[in-house]
Order: sequence, then structure tokens, then C-alpha cells
Amino acid sequence: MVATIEKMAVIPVAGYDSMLLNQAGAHEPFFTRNIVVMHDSEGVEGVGEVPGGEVITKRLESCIPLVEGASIAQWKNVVLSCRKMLENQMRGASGSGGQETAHAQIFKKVTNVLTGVETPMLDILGKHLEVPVAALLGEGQVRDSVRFLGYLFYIGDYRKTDMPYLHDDDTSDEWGRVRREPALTPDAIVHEAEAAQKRFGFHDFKLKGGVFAGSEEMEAVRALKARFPDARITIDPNGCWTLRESLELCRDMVGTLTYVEDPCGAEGRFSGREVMAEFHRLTGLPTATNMIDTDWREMKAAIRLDSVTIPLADPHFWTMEGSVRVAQLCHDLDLTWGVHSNNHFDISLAMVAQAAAAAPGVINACDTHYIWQDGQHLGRVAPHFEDGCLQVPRDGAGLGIDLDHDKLAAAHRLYVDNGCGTRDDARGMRFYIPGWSYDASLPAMVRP
Ligand SMILES: O=C([O-])[C@@H](O)[C@@H](O)[C@H](O)[C@@H](O)C(=O)[O-]
Ligand SMILES: [Mg+2]
Repeated sequence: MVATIEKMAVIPVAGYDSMLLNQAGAHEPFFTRNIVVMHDSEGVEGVGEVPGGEVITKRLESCIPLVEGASIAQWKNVVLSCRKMLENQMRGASGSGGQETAHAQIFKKVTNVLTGVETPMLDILGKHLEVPVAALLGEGQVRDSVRFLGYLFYIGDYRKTDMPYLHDDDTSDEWGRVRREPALTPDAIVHEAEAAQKRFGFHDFKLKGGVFAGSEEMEAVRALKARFPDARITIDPNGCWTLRESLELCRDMVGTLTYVEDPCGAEGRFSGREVMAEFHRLTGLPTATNMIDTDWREMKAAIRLDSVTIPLADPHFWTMEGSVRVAQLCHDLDLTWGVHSNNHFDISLAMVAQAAAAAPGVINACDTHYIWQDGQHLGRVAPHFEDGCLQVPRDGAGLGIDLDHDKLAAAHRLYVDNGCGTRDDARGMRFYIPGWSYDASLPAMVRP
């Protein structure tokens, strides 16, 4: 008799964050996620983690009647029925006009919910079969060590705000101190990288750009390369430079930048994919994105135009299976797979490690925000990076997370007590620039 899912619960949670700067503004003191916990008829528990916000909580809850009672062996069919139900719900809500755009929007809104259904079921199945989730994905587990990069951010000064940012919470080493203090210069970014390298052992770094003028950010990239000559280094200004600016900034960076993530985007009559293709052709630099090939139709166009060499297929936005499907495609088409990230707990970290362990061929070091959250794990055992890598043992079972229900309850309380909800990066920015509002074409700290 195959086990059935008896209970699915959706728990919105929050964790502490630093005042990380990015093109959309400044991270708030709390980040939010939705945790999904399932129990089957044999008492086995499965977990998953997806982006936060009440809309996603509600959509996940609407899947519960399709999940509870289903056989664990039917996980693919359960995900399929949830997909159909959610698509119908959203088509109804968006009306019949603008079909193609509606399709792309629906894909993005549906997949982060589906990942929340898929992952705990895979976790439970892996536990029954005594194999890691990676062994159930794509062609199976292809590696047992997954490399991550050190995701560096400019950091705002929390003292300028009246917001409850965490500080002086971790004095165990330099990283514990550095990650809460302002970092607004190339020297500070190098120091941040050194501290992160010391705690986690990273070999590769990504700088979140789109904060200061591109030329200032390139100074930080040069300083990083001078300090870590063997590191693979990238920068991601979230598409806020024009093509012309991107070319000026990056033309002489071959050998310094290993690849560039979303330097530019759509311009006038030209789509982001067309503009990135020009950038790639004119600089010879590999391009990564989490912005212009975010569904299969965009992926097809990006491949045809040769806009992107590194699709960042975050399992939270593609599903675990979908992310590995992108990895297989990359392997067959001479592209290299990578992963995008947002702030997250250890469950998401395990999800990324499992997907990466099933991604065939050469892959890029995975993005993760976890270093900013290190110490706030929801599992009983803290994740352990060694030499910038996480291990995915082949004799493991499921995701490898043993959920700590007390920690989960505390993270839920943090969410409720602070009235958390959807991310708003504008609030913190207004302490730097009064009246600040988002502009997709400008770095956050640059306003006319
Ligand atoms: O955490 C941030 O501020 C990032 O800017 C995040 O929101 C992006 O989605 C992401 O990390 C990226 O690679 O674009
Ligand atoms: Mg990005």
C-alpha cells in the first residue's frame, strides 16, 4: 500500500535581513517566505520553501484539497492538477485579452506555488525510497558537491533609519560583524568578500550592482579581481544600464568579469533579449539572466538570438523538475546552467543544492543569499559550507532537512508580530533619498 498525503500546512515565516542595497532599493529588516509542511499516512514529513507574501500563501492553501488524500506516487499528477486549477483561476481573473502576456504572467505566478507542492512530495518520496531528491530529478544525481558563490551587496547604514534592523547579533567572526555594517565603497566590498570567504570558503563572487553609477561599481569589481585574481567574478545591475553604457563599462572587462548578469534590458523598439544579444556579440562576454528568459517562450527567443549563455533557472520559479529540465537543455545546447536567488532559509538552500546535484555537465557556482541569513536555519542541523561547497550525500534521503518545529513556530511568530507581507524596498531607501521611488532605468542611489 503506497502512503498518501494526510496533511498539508502552509506557514508564512519571516527572518532577519541586513539593509542590503539593490536596484529596487533597500532590503527591509525582515524577509518573508512560505514554508510548506506535509505529513503522510506513515508519519513521514516533507518540507518545501517558496517566496513569501500573502498571495502565494493563499494560492498554496487553494491546492490543499488536491494534495490531501493523494498517493505519494502520484506527485507528478498532483502537481499537474494544481497547475490546471491555478491556471484556470488566473485566466478567469485576467479576462481573455492579451493572451500571450497573460500566459507568461501566469507561468511565473503558478510555478512558485507548484514548487511548494512538488518539493515536500519529493522529500517524502525520497525518504521512503532512501534516496536524495537529486536522484529523482532529470537523469539522476550527477554530482555530490555543489559550488556556491559569495553574493556581495552594498549595505546601507541602518542607523540612518528608524527600522528595526538586527545588529551586534553575531560576534563569532568578522563576517558576523561585517554583514550588518555599512559597505558603500570598493574597499568595503573587498573586505566583505574577505570575511565571507573566510567563513564559507567561496572561490567565486557576484556583486549586486544597480546601486551606484556603473563606473563606481566597476571600481569595486576591479578591486575584487585584484584581491582574488583566480575568482570568477560577476556583477548584476538588474538591467538598469543602457546598451551604450553597458558597452562602455564592460568592453575592457574581459578577463576581469567572467560573465555579466542582466547588464541591460529592453530599449525602445527592442526587447531585452535583442539588446542583450547585441551586448554579448559586441563584448564577447558571457551573459547570465534571471530577467529575460523566465519562461519557455522567452527561453526559445533568447536561445535563437544568442542573448544568454547562463540561464539562471531558480527552482522556486521553474519548479525543481523544471529547473533541472533547463539544466539538461543547457547541457545539450552548449549553455551553462546557474541559479538565481532571493533571501531564503536552509530549506531553499537544500532545494537548490539538490537541483544542482542533478544538473548535468558544467554548471556555474549557484547564487545564494543564505550567507546573510546564516544562523537562522529551520532545520535541526545548520547547513555547512566547506570550500564554498555544500555536499549532497548519495546515501541521503529526501531533501536532507530535519525540520525543527520550534524554530518554525518562532519564524512564524516573527512574521505575525511584525505585520510582515510583501517586500517593499522603497521604504528604507527614503531614509537616504526622501521621496525616493522605483525607476527601472536608474541605479538606486542615482536620482536626477
Ligand atoms: O535580493 C536582492 O536585492 C536581489 O536584487 C534579488 O531581488 C534579485 O532577484 C536577484 O538576486 C537577482 O539576481 O536579480
Ligand atoms: Mg539577477
